[in-house]
Amino acid sequence: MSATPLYIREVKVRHLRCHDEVVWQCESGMNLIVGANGSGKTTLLEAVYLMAFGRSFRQARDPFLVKRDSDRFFIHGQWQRYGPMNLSVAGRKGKTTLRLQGRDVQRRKDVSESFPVLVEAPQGRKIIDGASGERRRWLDGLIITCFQNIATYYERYLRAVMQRGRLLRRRVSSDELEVWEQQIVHYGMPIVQAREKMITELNQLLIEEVGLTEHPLMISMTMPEYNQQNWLLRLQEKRSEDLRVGLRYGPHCDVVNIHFQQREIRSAGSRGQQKLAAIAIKMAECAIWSRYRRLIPVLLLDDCLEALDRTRQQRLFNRLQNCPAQILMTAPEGVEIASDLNIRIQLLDTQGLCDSATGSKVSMQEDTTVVMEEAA
Ligand SMILES: Nc1ncnc2c1ncn2[C@@H]1O[C@H](COP(=O)(O)OP(=O)(O)OP(=O)(O)O)[C@@H](O)[C@H]1O
Repeated sequence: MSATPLYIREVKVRHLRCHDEVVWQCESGMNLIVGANGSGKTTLLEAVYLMAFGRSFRQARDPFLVKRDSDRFFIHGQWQRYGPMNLSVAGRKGKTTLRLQGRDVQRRKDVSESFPVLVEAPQGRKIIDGASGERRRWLDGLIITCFQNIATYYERYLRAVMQRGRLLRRRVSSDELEVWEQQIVHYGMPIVQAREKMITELNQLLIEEVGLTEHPLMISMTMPEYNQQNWLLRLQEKRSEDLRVGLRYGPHCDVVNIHFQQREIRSAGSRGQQKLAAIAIKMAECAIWSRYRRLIPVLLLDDCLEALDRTRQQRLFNRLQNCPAQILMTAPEGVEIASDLNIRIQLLDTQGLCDSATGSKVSMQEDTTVVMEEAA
């Protein structure tokens, strides 16, 4: 069974950051917004992300989303997911409310899993330049999305780790501790196995991205060789050490690295290499979503040409052209885009968006405001 591409037909934004009212109509393939610094390009990608996650990718609780001197913002999107779907977001004072098909969303996870959106943005590139815990969280997010039961195992594993810590402090009997130590191993083992499987698959996909990155990227996990018996033994033998310093052994401590030419890309990669690596990882992630969830996510690439020379810009566009996902991206004014590329380019200025090919503008209809406010 082939995967279905998710895409957005239209985004309407009102009172979000610098925007008064903007309507953005998108194609199912590549879409590029070009504009001056500070014109609000990233904000439009942020609007798409807000619909899927209810929060920004720049900062989890952003107090500046509402336009200065306004009291709330609205976003309304027409999506295509098997059939047409409407998603809207209203926000005020750091709080957001999501609505799907006009109904309040109770569990945000349901929306982010049904409307997958992957973002690569200079403000939020934690996979490459963040701490190890960021990469671990990213990897675990992916295994939770793809493999059944992992979320439950994760929850139970962490509960067992905490409970053992509490009991160690209360100096309870060895038997009591052993119950929780067995649980740690029981729930920890499938997490380790799922991570190993996911890393193998991601690395195979990253080899296919070598045309983009020049040298293959490699994701690796620095961890002990887990084995049920040794793990349990280790937990039993190191109780007093764990009581002093906490449990520093297990999937919650393992380190995820991304290597490029045998070195860690976060310290050894150039800015351009890091940019391409981050996009290649999004491509691999996209393929994993198609494989396991049969849905092709929408890709948001902010400042997509950042730090890339002309050859690499061309290489990136050639790669994106062959990607089955809808791609929404931004670039600053002055970029030159080859005319043979099948890409919808829209220029953003204080008057809103204007199609670069036809020069036509799209403005918000009177009734839209009402619909958006009602949706919110
Ligand atoms: N709450 C707010 N009210 C009004 N304006 C805001 C608010 N928050 C941010 N801004 C302004 O909105 C704009 C947001 O810009 P955004 O980051 O979307 O621009 P951009 O076109 O992506 O810029 P760049 O090319 O520099 O990355 C900036 O000019 C910023 O100063």
